Amino acid sequence: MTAPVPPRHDPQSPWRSEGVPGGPPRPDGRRRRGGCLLQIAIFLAIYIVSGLLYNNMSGDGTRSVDYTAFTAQLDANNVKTVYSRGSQIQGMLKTAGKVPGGDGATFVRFTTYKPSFADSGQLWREIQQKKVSVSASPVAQGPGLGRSLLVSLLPTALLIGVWVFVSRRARGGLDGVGGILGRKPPKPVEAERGRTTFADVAGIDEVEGELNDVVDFLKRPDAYRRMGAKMPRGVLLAGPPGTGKTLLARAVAGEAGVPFFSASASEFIEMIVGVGASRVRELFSEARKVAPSIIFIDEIDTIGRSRTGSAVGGHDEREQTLNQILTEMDGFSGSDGVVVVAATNRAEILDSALTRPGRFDRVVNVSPPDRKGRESILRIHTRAMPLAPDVDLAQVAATTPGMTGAELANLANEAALLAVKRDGARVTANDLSDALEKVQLGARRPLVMPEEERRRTAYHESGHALLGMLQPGADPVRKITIVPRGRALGVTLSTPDADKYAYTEEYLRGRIIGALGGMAAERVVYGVITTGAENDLEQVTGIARGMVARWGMSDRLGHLSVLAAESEQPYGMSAAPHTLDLVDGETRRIVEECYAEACRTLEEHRAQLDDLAAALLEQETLEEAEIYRVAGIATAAAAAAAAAAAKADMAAAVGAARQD
Ligand SMILES: Nc1ncnc2c1ncn2[C@@H]1O[C@H](COP(=O)(O)OP(=O)(O)OP(=O)(O)O)[C@@H](O)[C@H]1O
Ligand SMILES: [Zn+2]
Repeated sequence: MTAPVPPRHDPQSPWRSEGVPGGPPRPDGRRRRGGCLLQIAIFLAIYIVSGLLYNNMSGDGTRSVDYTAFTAQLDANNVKTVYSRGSQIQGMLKTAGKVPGGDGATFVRFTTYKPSFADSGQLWREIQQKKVSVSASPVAQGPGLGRSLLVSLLPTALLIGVWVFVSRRARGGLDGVGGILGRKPPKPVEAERGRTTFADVAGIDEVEGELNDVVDFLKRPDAYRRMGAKMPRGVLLAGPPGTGKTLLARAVAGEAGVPFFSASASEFIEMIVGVGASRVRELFSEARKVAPSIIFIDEIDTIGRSRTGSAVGGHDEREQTLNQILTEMDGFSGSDGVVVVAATNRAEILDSALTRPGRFDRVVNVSPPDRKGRESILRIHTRAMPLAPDVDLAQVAATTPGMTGAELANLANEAALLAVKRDGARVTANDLSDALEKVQLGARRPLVMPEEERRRTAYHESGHALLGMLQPGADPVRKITIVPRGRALGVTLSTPDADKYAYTEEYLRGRIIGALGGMAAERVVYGVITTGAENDLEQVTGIARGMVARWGMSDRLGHLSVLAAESEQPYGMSAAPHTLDLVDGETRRIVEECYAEACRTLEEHRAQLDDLAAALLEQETLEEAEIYRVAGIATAAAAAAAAAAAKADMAAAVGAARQD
């Protein structure tokens, strides 16, 4: 594929319905931000103009004056007519009078209120005495009641007008006259040409696997309906930017051959309150019309972040939009055949309302690719390029750890551009390495981890894994990776075979030793430790404190529960400083013992540690079977099988012996 990496968010229309005629695509998001500023500017202008208008009209019309200003004019015999209703007094002067303290401003028509403590009788006598005519109808004829009503309603009317105008534009898209005159319902991306399929996605096979049943459901929703099976309504794709979440969603639609609707959540909340929700309603209703179909909502965290967190701006709108999405999803009968796929870079900040069953209850993690994955992504993105024979994509993949699919696509494209610039016939290895240099220079963060750091990470993770495998009764190690994800440079994953509800002291110690394994490995191999173990230590401290203060696993403290489970706050009664000192001391003792044990074990098994680290450096990600094979340790399952086999052999031998 030679096409440049498409902008992350096709800004063509709020619905990003590629293939639908519209205005020229914006090169970036600037115009929309500009549009937003424009809206604000229009609002301000209207406020100012209508304010001026209002003041002007009442300036040469009726002015509201103090009661004392009125009586002063009356005393000066300058009042021509008055009209009164309730405590309100309107009137007209004979000649323009000065507004007290009004910087020389004058008035003819006025309105004022008679304070309740003023003497009506006296006022009436004076009016009669000065021969002021008392009108039976309002005297402030200038603007008149109708006109003043108009004036006071004008700003509101204008605001409503602008609101309607802007919201029409918002719904209709920002693409020219069509968008202004009428709204354009969301349209799906055209189904026929250039469909994206799983063949366009590489390096994230597990994720494809997890999405397969969604594809199947979309292909034949009737079969599911007949069986009364409920399908997930929402799938949440969580992972760092550029890992192919959008691509995946599109591929699911492509595989299933269903219409694909796409919107970015941030587009909803740039609108005025209420518009986001109505656009959500509209989007879902269009998608239902052509169901089965997929709605893709990018950046769901912009509206779906936890509501307890502090919110800055657009709060109401966000809430309303989010609620509307949730309502629409709740409204699905399950056989509607609309699957909502949402993407986020930050799943951890999402409101739990979103991940509740029946909503985005399926969370699929999308991680940056490992070496093999990078190679196949490069293969996809160089598919359409004439490659010189000296190009070794496997080697390029090996030198680009940490790069995401989007970055690799960009790399391939840069190489092709360089080849064109030098009028080459093919893309060469040189083009690729020049492109890599260019891409890295332009990147805000180093895309490639220094080799030394990778090595250290490989040892750190191997330390976790090896100790995990060596602890009797510990959870099996499932996966180790040194592909950075989030803030972690590497990850070691162990999960139990079955849910555990109670833990033995031995198991907990094993967990602590495993968690200290990263630090211990750095100590054993390098003699120093780095800051990379912060999370590990948090975990370790938590477990050790729990053992001492909650689960009665320290002899010195005895079978006391000193800490309340959730808060880690001492129970009132046991809060004696002496007791807390004891808790700290015992926690420290357990951790130090475990750390010593971790270091000792790793020194003893140094060869296995080296083997694991080397395999990790080479492959970046190791799966369970591979891990145990490299370390030369039987998996728990294999060990059980071997034991069973040995027993059978023994029985057979015994049997054979008997026969003899
Ligand atoms: N796994 C992959 N296989 C092939 N191409 C990929 C892969 N991941 C990313 N790409 C390329 O990178 C481009 C951008 O990826 P995409 O927009 O899907 O990432 P994203 O995870 O949705 O990013 P964001 O979180 O910024 O929206 C894709 O169009 C594709 O060309
Ligand atoms: Zn660690």
